[in-house]
Amino acid sequence: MTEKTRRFDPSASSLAGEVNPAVMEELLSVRGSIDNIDATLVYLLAERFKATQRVGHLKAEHKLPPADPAREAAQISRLRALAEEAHLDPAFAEKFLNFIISEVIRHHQDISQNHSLRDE
Ligand SMILES: C=C(O[C@@H]1C=C(C(=O)O)C=C[C@H]1O)C(=O)O
Repeated sequence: MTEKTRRFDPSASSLAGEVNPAVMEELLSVRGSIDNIDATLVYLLAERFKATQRVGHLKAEHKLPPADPAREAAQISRLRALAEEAHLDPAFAEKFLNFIISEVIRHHQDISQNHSLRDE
């Protein structure tokens, strides 16, 4: 744990002192789960980007294009179905995946450019 994460105050709230203490207790308890989920999301995203960076280097080495639209279409269709099963809004799941993929493609373009500059 770093100094910054150690300094996180899980009870920080604009509602402090304005809410019934029992309600505040329940709110903080649920927020504890939200904090754990958010931490997990960060770790999951870090692992996903580690994997996509490897794909980016592989594509650059073999002169493959940064984006793979057919792969993306298959992923989006699968994720939408998974979201429906999980009672998550499929439109939100699609938007979220597209947001991540567009960042990955930007990384792949950078990797490809650096790779070509290196070979010049
Ligand atoms: C990671 C890849 O590159 C791009 C990013 C994708 C992703 O983040 O899942 C999927 C397809 C590609 O447009 C890949 O081709 O596998």
